[in-house]
Amino acid sequence: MMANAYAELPLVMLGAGGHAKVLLSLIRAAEMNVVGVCDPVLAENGIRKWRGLIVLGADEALDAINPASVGLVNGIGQLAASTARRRVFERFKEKGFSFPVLVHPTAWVDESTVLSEGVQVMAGAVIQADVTVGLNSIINTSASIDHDCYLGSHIHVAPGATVCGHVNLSDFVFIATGATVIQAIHIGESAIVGAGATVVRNLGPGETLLGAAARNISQT
Ligand SMILES: CC(=O)SCCNC(=O)CCNC(=O)[C@H](O)C(C)(C)COP(=O)(O)OP(=O)(O)OC[C@H]1O[C@@H](n2cnc3c(N)ncnc32)[C@H](O)[C@@H]1OP(=O)(O)O
Repeated sequence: MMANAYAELPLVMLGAGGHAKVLLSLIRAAEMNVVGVCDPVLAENGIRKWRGLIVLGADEALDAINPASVGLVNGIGQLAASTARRRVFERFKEKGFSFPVLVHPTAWVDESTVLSEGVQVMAGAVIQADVTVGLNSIINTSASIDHDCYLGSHIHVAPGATVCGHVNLSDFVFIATGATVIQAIHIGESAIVGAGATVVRNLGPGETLLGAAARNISQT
């Protein structure tokens, strides 16, 4: 696995929703050091602690922090076609902050895998040999990415989805929960694969695939 240049920095969580909660659990399981959370809703409501973390304020609280002194955790989740997570990543990269790779201790990530900045690999996920995962992508709970896949930036493979070998997912692709992508498929930029779908043909940019109807193709 790629060396995680920022892994030793104290972490600051961005956001306090469901994805952030699961990431906090990952961080604690990995015994990493997290020093606070930035969240506009907590700050507006005067809440000072969130799940044991100090609320540093809204995102503006980071203006007072040297970008080289902390690593950020993108706690914004990624649903189909939403851009909030990507915008947060790009905004803070422009300000000079870094986003360490996070891998839950129960995930299996082969040593030949390349995980780019900000990738988050959640509990029970499996990433096999010679896979590359682009910036700010999520491999969610119990998802499986098999050998020789190339996954672009800002993609999300949702819980329990299976991506077989030699698959290429372009940037911003969303593979919903429980979907299966068979081997050697190419999925175009921003395409969406719906929950439970089985992908057996290439999918073009921006296309959405739904349904998993099985049919008997044997000779009668
Ligand atoms: C930790 C976490 O929780 S991470 C989040 C994990 N969640 C997911 O992975 C689920 C992501 N969502 C999906 O997969 C959705 O099916 C989407 C995004 C692909 C489609 O959602 P929408 O565009 O909102 O579609 P919408 O709900 O309006 O449904 C449109 C039609 O498609 C059907 N449909 C929607 N999803 C599916 C599906 N996965 N399979 C089959 N049919 C579907 C609906 O029944 C509806 O049919 P109708 O018009 O005949 O009534």
